[in-house]
Amino acid sequence: MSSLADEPCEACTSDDEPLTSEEYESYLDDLRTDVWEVVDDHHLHAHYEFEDFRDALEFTYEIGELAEEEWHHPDLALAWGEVEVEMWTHKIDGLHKTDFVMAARMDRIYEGYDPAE
Ligand SMILES: C[C@H](O)[C@H](O)[C@H]1CNC2=NC(N)=NC(=O)C2=N1
Repeated sequence: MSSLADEPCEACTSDDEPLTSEEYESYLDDLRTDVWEVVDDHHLHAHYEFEDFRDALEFTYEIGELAEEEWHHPDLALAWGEVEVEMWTHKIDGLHKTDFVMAARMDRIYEGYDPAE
């Protein structure tokens, strides 16, 4: 589905500047609009829904494994039938392309859990 999910996660350095809304706007085209929003031009927020707690737990674990593989980590909140995600690049205290790549990868993983599918 999303070409962004096929892109590599770029290593970011503290010299990188956070993306402006003009710079990140096009990346949103590759993310689920029913899931993701940008908050204060600073971070991405997602609300994923699941059949039950176990699906939410297993999704959370998969996201954790992805984060370890890419060495880029979201904040995760797990509840019955729900997972909240906050994704930004701490090193630059803002948004980097890698945050959008990670979000697209999460959407791809979610395809296997989406109760609406
Ligand atoms: C030491 C530092 O935490 C590491 O370089 C990585 C780990 N995972 C990370 N994850 C996120 N979201 N932002 C970072 O800046 C980041 N840095």
